Amino acid sequence: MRVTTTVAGYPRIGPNRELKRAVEDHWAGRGDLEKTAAALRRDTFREMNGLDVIPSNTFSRYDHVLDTIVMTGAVPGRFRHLQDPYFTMARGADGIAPLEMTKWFDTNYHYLVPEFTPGMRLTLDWRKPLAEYREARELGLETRPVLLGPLSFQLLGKGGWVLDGLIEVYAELLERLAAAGVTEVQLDEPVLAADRTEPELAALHRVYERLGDLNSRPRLLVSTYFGEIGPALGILAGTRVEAIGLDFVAGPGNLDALAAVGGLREKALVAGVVDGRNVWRTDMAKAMSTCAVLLGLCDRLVVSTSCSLLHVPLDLDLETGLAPEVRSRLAFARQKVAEVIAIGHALNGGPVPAGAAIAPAHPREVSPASARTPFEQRAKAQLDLPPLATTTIGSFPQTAEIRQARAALRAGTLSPEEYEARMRAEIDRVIALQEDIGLDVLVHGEPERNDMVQYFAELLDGYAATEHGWVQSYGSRCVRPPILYGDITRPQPMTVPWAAYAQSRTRKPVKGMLTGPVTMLAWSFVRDDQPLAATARQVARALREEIADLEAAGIRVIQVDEPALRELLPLRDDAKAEYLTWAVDAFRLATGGAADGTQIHTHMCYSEFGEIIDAIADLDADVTSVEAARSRMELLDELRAAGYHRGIGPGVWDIHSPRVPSAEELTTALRRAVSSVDPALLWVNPDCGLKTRAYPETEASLRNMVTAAQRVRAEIA
Ligand SMILES: CN1c2c(nc(N)[nH]c2=O)NC[C@@H]1CNc1ccc(C(=O)N[C@@H](CCC(=O)N[C@@H](CCC(=O)N[C@@H](CCC(=O)O)C(=O)O)C(=O)O)C(=O)O)cc1
Ligand SMILES: N[C@@H](CCS)C(=O)O
Ligand SMILES: [Zn+2]
Repeated sequence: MRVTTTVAGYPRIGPNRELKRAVEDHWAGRGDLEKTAAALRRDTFREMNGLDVIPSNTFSRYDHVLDTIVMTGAVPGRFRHLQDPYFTMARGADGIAPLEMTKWFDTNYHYLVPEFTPGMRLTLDWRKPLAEYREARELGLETRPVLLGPLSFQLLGKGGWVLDGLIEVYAELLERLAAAGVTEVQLDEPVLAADRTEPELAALHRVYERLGDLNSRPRLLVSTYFGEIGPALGILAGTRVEAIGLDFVAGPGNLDALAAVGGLREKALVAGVVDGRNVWRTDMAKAMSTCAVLLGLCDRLVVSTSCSLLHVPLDLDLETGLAPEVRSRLAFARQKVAEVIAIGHALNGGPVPAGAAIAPAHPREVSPASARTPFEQRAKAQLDLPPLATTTIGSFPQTAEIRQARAALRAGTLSPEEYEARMRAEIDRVIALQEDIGLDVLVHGEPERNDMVQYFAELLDGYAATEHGWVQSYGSRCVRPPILYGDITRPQPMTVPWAAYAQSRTRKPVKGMLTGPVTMLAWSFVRDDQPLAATARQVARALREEIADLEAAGIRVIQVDEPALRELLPLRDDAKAEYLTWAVDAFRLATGGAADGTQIHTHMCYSEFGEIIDAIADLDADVTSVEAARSRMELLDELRAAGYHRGIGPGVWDIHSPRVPSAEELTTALRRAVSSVDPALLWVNPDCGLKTRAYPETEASLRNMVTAAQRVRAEIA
């Protein structure tokens, strides 16, 4: 059998974030977005040349789930009067709320949540997949359009069951694509890597029976990733789809599952053996031996990536500053395409590719820590604050001046002294503003941080940072996940000078600001030669040292952010408890050394808290601030039911929108909160940091927030 090669998807943003700039220019009424987008797609097709089958329709102006909303006509009513609702669905407009945004499985990519209504009218708009297929064909390349599968699209949305309508839209699409010459289509069904109910599995069967039975259609590849396929394998194997994609990196058990169904006969197996989620070079010996086993379990083998390469940076060759011993262990998207091709050649009789430089494994164990004294006791030693104490989550707007100063520092045109002076001036401004507004617990505003994870990674040993390793986080926003490659240690304090400076400028308490161990891992590329739990403990130990230094510098309130606590929750139920145990342990190791008198805050956003509510209680923080502006205040009751009776700050203002909430609506929200939380334990804060906001709406909203807190304080006095 001749083995062939492909990848599941590719980055869209371009080597220098061309897409970000073009999209943001387009919003500002400048430039030619379509021209930039077409150039990026052309480059992408060319870069994948060498693979036997190249995917198309992997590009998106904002988000592939949003593209699917347009493609199926599932545009909610409030956008339907718009001529081109695409970016309004993503960002909202005056009086029109945007679609909700949430995490794409356990990644740091965010998608827009489809809103379905029962009986919703769905109509096919097939322009995008067709145009991208034709674009590639003009370059002489025959491609496989990639689509989000109907079941995943349905299950990722909210509001209603429209699957039967969706199936018919996809059926029409497949027929039209076939008529346009498309020979194969990839339908992504990542929801199959999570536990699925019997009715959902029955729906899977219905979808692929119907699509498989179409008279005139391309070959169908149903692709799963981010874990093990479970019982869906038997179902898909029984349909007429021609190929099944399995992830052998995040789902090693897929090998046994495949053997258990007797292998795939008369279907192709698209085997994800090159990690699409992490940046390590592939262990070629391991990949080759996996493929050798797979060759005995299928009639046609296609070597591929475990998932789309959307989640890794584009090109390692752009990096000039990485230490050779780190760099030699890495592969980004371009390099991963080459790895897939090399494995394919080797399986077809070519030379066996050189193995990855294996990481030296020397796990450095860190002992667990003892618990703090009980909350009721330690709270007496903590700051005396008014009921409904007001604060913010940490960052203030990252202005163009701040970003430009940092860019100038990097370029060497601004001295470190001048940079520090500018950041201090910014802290002065932010402290003075907070005093003027009348907030109770102040922050320094985080101006010196390029990102809440990267900033710490750059100061810890064992971490490497990239210069150009951008990965899309949502829409036009990108991050450069740092690379955690070795043992983590803290050579020197990371935040103390900034926090101490801020505290020196005010008599009000200044809250120190750290990023927690789970979030440090979730938003980084992490070594895979030891359990995540062991790596988390190393990060926690470094944070514990930082907390001790902050205390010594006179900081009495310290926030340890864990917005990604929910994100690393395993997709399958049977692995969740073990994860939550080590995640909570790591947080407690980080914070457990704090003195009784130090008030430990934590903050979480981007979370559906349901499954982690007990874990939030177990963190044993003195104050927990959560995103609640959109999910109303139900969370307060849920937390109390989980035994949480410490400080709580339900975010009262949704910072993801520039809209200024009025003092009246904030007052109403706080009245509701005091009806279920002891006012002494209730904190008043926005639902996340303000770094993506601008000053006018920040200041107006904070003033309204403080006014509302004062009103409700007076009412309960
Ligand atoms: C809270 N969120 C975060 C996640 N992951 C993280 N690692 N960090 C997070 O904060 N995941 C969940 C959410 C996702 N949300 C966001 C929100 C905002 C951004 C964002 O704004 N990203 C910025 C880049 C941030 C950064 O790295 N800044 C650097 C470099 C700035 C820059 O581009 N400089 C220019 C020159 C200056 C200029 O002209 O402006 C340049 O280098 O060319 C810094 O401040 O130094 C973005 O622009 O996308 C991401 C995720
Ligand atoms: N302290 C951070 C938390 C974001 S989740 C901030 O305020 O931006
Ligand atoms: Zn947040």
